[in-house]
Amino acid sequence: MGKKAVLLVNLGTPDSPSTADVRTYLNEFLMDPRVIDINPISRTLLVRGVITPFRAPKSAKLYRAIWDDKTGSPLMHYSLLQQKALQQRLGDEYIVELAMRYQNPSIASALDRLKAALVDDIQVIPLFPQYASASTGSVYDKVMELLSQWPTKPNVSFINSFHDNEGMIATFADNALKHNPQTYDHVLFSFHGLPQRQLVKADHTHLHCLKASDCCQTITEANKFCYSAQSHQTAKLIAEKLNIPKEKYTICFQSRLGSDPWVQPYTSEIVARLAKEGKKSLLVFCPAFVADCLETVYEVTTEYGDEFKALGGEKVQLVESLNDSPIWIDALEKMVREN
Ligand SMILES: C=CC1=C(C)c2cc3[nH]c(cc4nc(cc5[nH]c(cc1n2)c(C)c5CCC(=O)O)C(CCC(=O)O)=C4C)c(C)c3C=C
Ligand SMILES: [Fe+2]
Ligand SMILES: [Fe+2]
Repeated sequence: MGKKAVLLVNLGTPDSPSTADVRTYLNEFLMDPRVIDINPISRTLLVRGVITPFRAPKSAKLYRAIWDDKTGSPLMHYSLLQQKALQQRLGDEYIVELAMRYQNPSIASALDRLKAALVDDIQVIPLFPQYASASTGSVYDKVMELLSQWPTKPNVSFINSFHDNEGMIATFADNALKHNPQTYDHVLFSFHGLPQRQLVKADHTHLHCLKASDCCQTITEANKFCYSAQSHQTAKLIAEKLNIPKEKYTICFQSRLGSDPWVQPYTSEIVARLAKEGKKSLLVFCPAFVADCLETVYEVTTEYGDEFKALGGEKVQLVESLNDSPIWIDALEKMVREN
């Protein structure tokens, strides 16, 4: 019998925090038509002519602030730990490969290794709990594009989303317990943002998304692939698990890019509002990320932390991501064995 494989795919990170490597990373990432979903000429002008030249030196500075001398980028460090831990759990029955959608290790190199190992079954797990065309959808595209060149196709399956996965919810709840969640004035569930037009595209009925202010409160046939609706569901499940009452938490979206409207409310505005209301301490979950990364370590702890304190707040505490928590590795193992 041939071997089975699991291909874990996260977003990717620059090879180093140098401006040149950050530029290469941003160009590959933002030229993806699923990320900047506008016509190709406008995308090239916008990304190569405006966003990357201005953003690369600024982002490189941020990456330098989070880069560890020994382990490099946190996203890469925790992704490698996840791969290693899952491989140990699954044993010889499976080969577990790690790839990044952008930069290295590339999906192409991981698939080459699986081809050489003569695998006949590949489970692809895009490491994004909530489905978005710009993340999960893009991983599907890349894997299928590369597999289209294989003379013989293996069995291939994809995990579309795991926004309500019991083990994922339990890991975030467990990580929060270390910080005594009940002692904070307010709790934020801050998800990575997405342009609003990408949410609307995921509504096959064209009747639901953003037509009412509460369109994301429950998952229906119309919004089952909606990143925002899935994010609301994840947050509700974590809050329920920790008995955090509705009035004590807010769901919000960070990391906006450009001037188009993104999914709201924006985390920066909520942080400012809570400080003005006199809240002193915030506990922040970032449940769109399976591994701590620039967006959690820097954006939440440093940027929102500084913003909150400048307006009178005292403490912003990040709940660490899933990283290599044994409960999360249990959940990944279960996902693979039950798929
Ligand atoms: C959670 C899944 C993600 C979605 C959906 C997503 C969409 C998305 N992102 C950008 C622009 C940027 N994102 C950046 C960093 C970044 N994004 C994700 C995940 C999702 N992005 C992660 C895990 C990271 C961190 C990577 C790391 O190395 O730690 C960046 C780069 C950093 C910076 O310059 O600020 C940009 C740019 C867009 C435009 C988008 C959807 C349209
Ligand atoms: Fe992003
Ligand atoms: Fe919605």
